[in-house]
Formats: sequence, structure tokens, C-alpha cells
Amino acid sequence: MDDVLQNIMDHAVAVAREAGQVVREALCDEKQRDVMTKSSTVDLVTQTDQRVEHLIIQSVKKKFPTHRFIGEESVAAGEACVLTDDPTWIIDPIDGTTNFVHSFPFVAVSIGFSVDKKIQFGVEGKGAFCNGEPLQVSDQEDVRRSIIATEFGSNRETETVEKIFSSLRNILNIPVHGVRGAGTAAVNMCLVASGCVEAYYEVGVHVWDVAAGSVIVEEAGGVLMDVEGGPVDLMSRRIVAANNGTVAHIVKEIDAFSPTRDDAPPTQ
Ligand SMILES: O=P(O)(O)O[C@H]1[C@H](O)[C@@H](O)[C@H](O)[C@@H](O)[C@@H]1O
Ligand SMILES: [Mg+2]
Ligand SMILES: [Mg+2]
Repeated sequence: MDDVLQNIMDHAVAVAREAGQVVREALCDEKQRDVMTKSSTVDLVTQTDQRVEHLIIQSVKKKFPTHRFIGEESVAAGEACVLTDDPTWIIDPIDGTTNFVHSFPFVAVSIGFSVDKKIQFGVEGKGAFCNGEPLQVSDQEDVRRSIIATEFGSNRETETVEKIFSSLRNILNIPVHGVRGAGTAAVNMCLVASGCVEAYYEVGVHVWDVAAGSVIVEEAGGVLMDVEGGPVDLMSRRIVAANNGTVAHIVKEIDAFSPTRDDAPPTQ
């Protein structure tokens, strides 16, 4: 990794730790978990999500004034979600806000950094690490001996819920050893990267949920795919992250659908 990128990554790690501390403290303070809603009654946000995103963006702006941002809460406030070739920080200040609101203790501060529309950190084959320890995906080749992670998202339209359950039924019927969900895309992807689960899939995620996790999975030896096979498109809101191409064949069992893309022009 060149010095410039290393410098950017060091800052990302430092600000993620600072943000993590704010989230950790807020978990113990009911007032900081006061809930508001966004696209639906189950799409939650708190002042802590907004505060943490602000903290990260201000800190980065001070050091890298020309860089761009895609932040979950900034987009919710009306900013465009457009990935250009420019250096761009893709931020989910609290991935797992529903967990956070309920003190269910699995949340992540997710920060990805892209240049030329490619997520940069780790792409040079330097590996993925958790507190200095290298991560490695599971070597399991048999989907029948696998744990698959997924989520239910926050879209409760009947047709969407039907499709989610249809996929789940197909996957359980393979049969797999188990299905799990941490309540956060970023943590699910880190579980794939660390070999605890063999694959994670979800339709309905956003680019800020998966940008950082995608490079962590690849650097830990895993693969990314669209839910109908083929290359993943981080703006498509569909993702499969697996330990290898064999387990990634769960795509055959997924009842795919296409939510509105993250980079779709705003409707008038
Ligand atoms: O907690 P947030 O950042 O809103 O992200 C979650 C997303 O909203 C849900 O739809 C997904 O199911 C979770 O996996 C995300 O992590
Ligand atoms: Mg999220
Ligand atoms: Mg979030």
C-alpha cells in the first residue's frame, strides 16, 4: 500500500475507533437512543447515528478537504448518493441501529474508502485483520455443513416479505446447519471473513452497509456475488458474500428482487 493510502487508512481506523467509543457510551444512555424513523416505522435512526456521522465527516474533511462522502444519514437528509471516481468515504455511522436502540449488543461503525469506484482499503492483497490478527474465511466446501447469515431488512411490503421467506425456506431445506443474523450487514460480513459463518446474503442493503465489509471479505479470501450470480454491484442493494464459489451457489435458492438502486435519481 502506498504512503498516501496508508495515511488515509490510518485516519479511517483512528476515526472509527473514536466513533466506536461514542457509540459504546451511547449504548449505556437511554437518551442517546431516542428513536426516530425514516422510510418506514421500522427504519430507525437516533441522534447518535447523526452525531457519529457528523463527527466522522468533519474529522476527515479537516485532513482530506477534497475527498467526497456518501453517508447514510446525509443521504437520508437529502444528499445525493453518487459514486464517482473521486476519493470517496462511504459511511454507515451505526450499522445495526435497531440493535443499538434495543441494546442488542451487535453494532458496527462501517467506513469504506473508494477511488475510481473501487473500494481501496486492503485491495493490494495485504489481508484483513481484527485487532492485528489476520482473518481467514472458512474452508468448508459443503453448503450442507454451513451456517448462512441473512437479515430481514426494514421493508415490510407483503411481496418483499414473501420473497425473503421463500429464500429462507429454500436455504433451510438444502438443508444447511443453520441460519443466523447479527442484525448488521457489516458484522455479518466480518463473520464470513473470520470463518464463523460460510456465507451472508441480503436484498435491500445499501452501499454504506456493505462497502467496508466487501473488501474485508475479499481480503480474507472470500468471494462476492450478486444474488442472481455474476459480479456484485454495490449500488444494487443486493449482495452475497461467501467463503468460496461453491458455497456461493446458494444464489440458486435466493428468490431475488430488485429494490430501487442507491444511485437512482430522486423521484420528483
Ligand atoms: O442499521 P442500519 O445502518 O440501518 O443497517 C441495517 C439495514 O438498515 C437493514 O436493512 C439490514 O437488514 C441490516 O443488515 C443493516 O445492517
Ligand atoms: Mg447499515
Ligand atoms: Mg446505519
